[in-house]
Amino acid sequence: MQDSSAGISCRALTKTWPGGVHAVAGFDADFAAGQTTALIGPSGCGKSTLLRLVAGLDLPDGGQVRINGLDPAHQRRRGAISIAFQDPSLLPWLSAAQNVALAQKLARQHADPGKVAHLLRLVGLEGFAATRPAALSGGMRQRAAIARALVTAPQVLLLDEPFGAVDELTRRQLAQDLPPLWQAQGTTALLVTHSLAEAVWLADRILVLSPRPARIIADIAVPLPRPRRPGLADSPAFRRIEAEARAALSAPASACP
Ligand SMILES: Nc1ncnc2c1ncn2[C@@H]1O[C@H](COP(=O)(O)OP(=O)(O)OP(=O)(O)O)[C@@H](O)[C@H]1O
Repeated sequence: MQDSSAGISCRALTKTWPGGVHAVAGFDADFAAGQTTALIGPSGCGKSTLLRLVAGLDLPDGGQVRINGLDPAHQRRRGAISIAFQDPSLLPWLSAAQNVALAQKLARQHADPGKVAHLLRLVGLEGFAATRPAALSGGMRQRAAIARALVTAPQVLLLDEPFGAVDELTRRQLAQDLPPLWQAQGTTALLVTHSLAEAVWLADRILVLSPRPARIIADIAVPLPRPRRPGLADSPAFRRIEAEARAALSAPASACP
């Protein structure tokens, strides 16, 4: 496990893709250590771009990201950041278990087959540890990628629509089982989702983003008890937060600063 959790700061972040697409312009936000934040916003508004900048996978044209005061690419290289994107990039010649175990090796952690097996069990891949990615379904590959992201107990966890290809029942199970794991280890998590209910369920805070370029149009606290219990999603408090996020999301783009 990493020694501590890490806060994230984004200052005046700007990213214009080739072709002149302004994905992010002057984005400012701080993410407290150990908190889980959901980013929601219209398709193409720049959410994935933001995650890639926070991960240090792409460089901003202006502004900066700091993770515990340090450069994100440096933090990623030392294994402090884990990422699970929509399109899981598993190594095709390794089994599911070997893909997960490789993350520990790359983060220079001791091999821990018990932890690998535990995570595969948690994501419902117990019987598929020896299976290679080509023989897994899309949803199974996504779950293997989530296990791989969690196995190093990262300081920062970036999830881009992590349950996108996962069936509804499994999705609920994962949403129940996984957050307590990363929250217990103090991980700072940023996740992109298109589901408002999922955002409220998973997060401590929801940032609603404007159409491109991504700007914050609502910053909503989610002060619901943890661990989330079945039935919570039917509670008035849950519904109120979901309605607040929906209203912000459907506000006319002209309301954006
Ligand atoms: N590598 C790239 N090269 C050029 N343009 C890009 C690149 N990545 C993203 N874009 C553009 O930047 C804009 C924002 O894309 P991004 O993927 O960040 O949005 P998003 O909010 O995550 O979308 P979605 O919710 O549909 O996944 C889009 O117009 C997209 O076409």
